[in-house]
Amino acid sequence: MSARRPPQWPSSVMFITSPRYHYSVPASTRFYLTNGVALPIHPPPPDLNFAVHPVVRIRSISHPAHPARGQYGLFALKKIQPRTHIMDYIGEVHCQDRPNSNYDLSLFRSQDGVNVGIDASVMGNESRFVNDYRGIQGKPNAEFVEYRTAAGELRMSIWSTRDAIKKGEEIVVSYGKSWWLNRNSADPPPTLGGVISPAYAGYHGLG
Ligand SMILES: C[S@@+](CC[C@H](N)C(=O)[O-])C[C@H]1O[C@@H](n2cnc3c(N)ncnc32)[C@H](O)[C@@H]1O
Repeated sequence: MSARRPPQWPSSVMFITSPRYHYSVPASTRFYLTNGVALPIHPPPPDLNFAVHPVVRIRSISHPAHPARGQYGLFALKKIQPRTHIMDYIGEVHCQDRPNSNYDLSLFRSQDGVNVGIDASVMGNESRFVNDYRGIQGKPNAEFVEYRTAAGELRMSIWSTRDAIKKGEEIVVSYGKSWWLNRNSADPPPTLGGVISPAYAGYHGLG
């Protein structure tokens, strides 16, 4: 079998389907995160032969009124039922400050102050392309949900909300106001109130 990457996957980013643990994660934290399950250490072996996700696609965004135009987003290839587990947010699990990453999500904060993040800037899956709803839709149609896999590994997943996601619709979550307020990036923050540009309202990226 030949190696398969999702369509539009950037060549500079490693495509992975399970988390990689950075050396900055202390052994005790890692034990908590994995429930004692033995997992690969960083740097990981190359991953080959992945299946392309059956329900989501990465699309480039060209609509002039989209706040992330010129970038990519995650879109529903087919209708997604309400309250459905779409995929896990996969990346490098770490305990560092990474204020310059646009792909770093908080996974866990321990009582003794250890912050664990999932950073998909250099490795990840399609979920790294999920945009924040602000300026795109009136509310998120998906949300982050923490859970443990059957093997006991703590993960962050993306679920549809109580409404179905239409075929062709962009899948958008809320990063949270603090994500936008704490960023060092030069990117302009979207309207934190979630106002959609009238020029973009009603547009669905695959149309
Ligand atoms: C996790 S990435 C999402 C995928 C990104 N659009 C891409 O093509 O790689 C987060 C970045 O996407 C952009 N972004 C996400 N949601 C946005 C929004 N509602 N308005 C403007 N930019 C957004 C910002 O540049 C942000 O730093």
